[in-house]
Amino acid sequence: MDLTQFAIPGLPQAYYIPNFVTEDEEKYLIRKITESPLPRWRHLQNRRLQILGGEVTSKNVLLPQAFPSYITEYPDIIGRLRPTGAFAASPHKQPNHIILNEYRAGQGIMAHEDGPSYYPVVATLSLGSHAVFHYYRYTSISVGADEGLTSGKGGKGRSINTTPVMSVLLEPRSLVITTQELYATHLHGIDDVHVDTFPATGRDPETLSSTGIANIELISDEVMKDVVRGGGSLGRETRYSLTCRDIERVAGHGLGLGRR
Ligand SMILES: O=C(O)CCC(=O)C(=O)O
Ligand SMILES: [Fe+2]
Repeated sequence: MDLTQFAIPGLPQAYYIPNFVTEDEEKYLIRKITESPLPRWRHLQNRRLQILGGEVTSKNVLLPQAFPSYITEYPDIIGRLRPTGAFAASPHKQPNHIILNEYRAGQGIMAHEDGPSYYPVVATLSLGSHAVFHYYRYTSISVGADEGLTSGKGGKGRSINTTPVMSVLLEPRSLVITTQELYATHLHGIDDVHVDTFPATGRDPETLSSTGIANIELISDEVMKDVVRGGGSLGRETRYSLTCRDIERVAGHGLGLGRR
């Protein structure tokens, strides 16, 4: 697969692939996810999630567990990721850890950085709803904590410029692949809104990539594309995201932590 056709303009090493799964596969995946036993869910303040592939210890070691069959058999997300080459240079050549997030309309995720245990490639499959993913930078000069968002761990209270430097519209069924540079230099987040609105005016095509939706030309749904281009709103529904990563250190692989 030639990933360059899916490159997101203006973002370093970031790719957006619409319709990575079909509508039938999406329905099947959502059914399997919503049918999973309740104890699998972990409840956070503003969303719930499941960890697939095993827990990661505080020392960043994966305690591996088998993926559910909807990841490895049908629709075989792992197998389908292979030809993208996203994980070709990663330690295990494929993801071994997936965080499955559920966001109801009105729920999001605060701007944050991901932990250091991951090889710096993340492939995210979105199901059930779109979301607008924002990328933020820290302010270069530290201003007072009251003048901007401050991040929790990792950022150590550095303030964040609350205006996103870049945004990406994630359609349902799309895959977004982000790699090293973006991951290391930016924070990312999703607003906790019921509706995403896009302004009707002031969209200069020249500056769109720096102020608007960077993947506009890669969006496959014409209605969504028109709304992003011409202004309007998109209502959120329940969204599931599968964030696929490769954890370098795996228990039982010569780390003296015993085999499973
Ligand atoms: O739901 C998403 O697309 C993003 C989730 C995320 O950033 C994370 O789990 O670290
Ligand atoms: Fe994240």
